[in-house]
Amino acid sequence: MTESLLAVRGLSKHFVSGNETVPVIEKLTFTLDQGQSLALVGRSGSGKSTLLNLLCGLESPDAGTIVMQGQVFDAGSAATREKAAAWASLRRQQIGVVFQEANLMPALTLLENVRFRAQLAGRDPANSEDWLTRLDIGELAQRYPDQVSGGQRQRAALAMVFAMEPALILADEPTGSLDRQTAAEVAQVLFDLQARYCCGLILATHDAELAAGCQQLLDLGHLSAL
Ligand SMILES: Nc1ncnc2c1ncn2[C@@H]1O[C@H](COP(=O)(O)OP(=O)(O)OP(=O)(O)O)[C@@H](O)[C@H]1O
Repeated sequence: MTESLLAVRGLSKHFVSGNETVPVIEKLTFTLDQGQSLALVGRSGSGKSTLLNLLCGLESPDAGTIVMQGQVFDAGSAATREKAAAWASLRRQQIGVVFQEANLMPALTLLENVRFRAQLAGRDPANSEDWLTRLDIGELAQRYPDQVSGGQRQRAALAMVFAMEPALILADEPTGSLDRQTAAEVAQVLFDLQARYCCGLILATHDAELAAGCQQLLDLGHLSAL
């Protein structure tokens, strides 16, 4: 039986811009089962990045709840030291984040970047080199991020995420900075590994082909909820 990994209930978030209140996410409800993938789509400004930021605790909701592995994150969580610390710990250990531009530390080699992320999540860093090999960049382990291509950096970012053995991966336009062929290759690796290691995946994208690789679709442009 599949278990629910993530449950989002009645989630709302607005921003204030000058005198204007801009509602971005309104009463959003959905669940994601373990091992499932969900594409977040919708026009520019529909709230895809905002939702990812809420899910990893970088933004606080105005209302509603996010529940993952028994931890509840809601409007009051950021203000409560204990709850904020619990969510930060969950994020560090269980939520891997991939952005459009690989967020590697420039002063560390690719291998050191992967090791660092694994250690931060409390995992054994001994497998870090294997992860680079699985991502097809094993021979670049000793290079620094500025000594490899954008596609290779993105593969290293994926190696970092998988080395932390996350329960959930949040990806914001993970192939958006890559040429078409490299984007397709990186997307294939992401989907293959996500399926093999049974992590949840929430992927924000404007790319219909990439979205089609996910099992579910959530269109924030239509404010629909699954
Ligand atoms: N910190 C902030 N302060 C004020 N407004 C914000 C803030 N962050 C986002 N917004 C606004 O919230 C709305 C949603 O932004 P968001 O970045 O989530 O959209 P998106 O769907 O990811 O867009 P894109 O596809 O262009 O990346 C936009 O109108 C944006 O201007």
